[in-house]
Amino acid sequence: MLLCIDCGNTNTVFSIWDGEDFISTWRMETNHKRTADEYYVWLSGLMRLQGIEDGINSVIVSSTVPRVVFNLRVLANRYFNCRPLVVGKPECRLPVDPRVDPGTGVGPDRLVNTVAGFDRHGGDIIVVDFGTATTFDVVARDGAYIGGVIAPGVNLSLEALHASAAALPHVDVTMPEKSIGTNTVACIQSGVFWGYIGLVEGVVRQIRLERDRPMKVIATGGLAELFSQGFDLFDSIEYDLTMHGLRLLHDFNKDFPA
Ligand SMILES: Nc1ncnc2c1ncn2[C@@H]1O[C@H](COP(=O)(O)OP(=O)(O)O)[C@@H](O)[C@H]1O
Ligand SMILES: CC(C)(COP(=O)(O)O)[C@@H](O)C(=O)NCCC(=O)O
Ligand SMILES: [K+]
Repeated sequence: MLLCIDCGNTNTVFSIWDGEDFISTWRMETNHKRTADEYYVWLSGLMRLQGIEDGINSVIVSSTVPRVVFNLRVLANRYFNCRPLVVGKPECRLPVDPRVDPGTGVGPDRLVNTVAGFDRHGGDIIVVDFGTATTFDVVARDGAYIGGVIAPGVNLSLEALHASAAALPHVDVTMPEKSIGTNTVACIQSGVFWGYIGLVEGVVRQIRLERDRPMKVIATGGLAELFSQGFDLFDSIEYDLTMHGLRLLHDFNKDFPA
């Protein structure tokens, strides 16, 4: 069985696959100080609950936080007796090389989203991932990642307002009833919600103009749902996109010698 690990700046998601069959997924807060032993205590308890005692013999990792990779490597070596495949490292091949400026270190999560989006929808798509940052990944007709957009994430924007403006409280993101807020909380919610709707619409419009062709928009990340209610922003929402991409990349790399 395969263990896929997607480490974002906020959360780390684990999922287990038996061939092409999805078995289970679990999520923990990202913390670069967590040791391999701590990961395993947590993971083995959840695996046991799921009736998985052993059988993991491959691990693939995508991490936007470089510092956690060391302990995830130790986890794979010590407890699953394998060398993990790490997205973004030379030993992890991609079906098509990214076409970006030389020396650019593309976020591995974005490369994985690109692979998954291309597998499900073909090329000429934009993948929007609502994570710590909101990323737009543009996929060319041949499946290559050709660049995109990085914007501050929704919760990050809310936290920044609270952190930098003495009189602004912490507010949770939600769709406000009206655009004109009549109290501070409603004003902040409106700014972030409608601001984000405008951001997504504007960025997608601009990318389509630049590419001069129709492009489907695929959304992923926990907050995708919030921005889809009643709006025509996305052609599809796929919460499992990154995990699907990790499994595909693992299978793709099986065909190459280590
Ligand atoms: N369903 C949801 N509702 C509200 N907030 C969410 C939901 N899912 C994720 N979040 C929040 O969105 C932000 C990004 O989460 P996540 O997608 O896990 O980011 P990353 O991949 O960067 O670690 C976090 O602040 C998280 O708490
Ligand atoms: C843009 C990101 C911070 C998004 O990370 P996330 O929100 O998933 O934690 C990450 O993909 C990253 O660090 N990228 C490196 C620069 C780039 O992709 O061009
Ligand atoms: K992510």
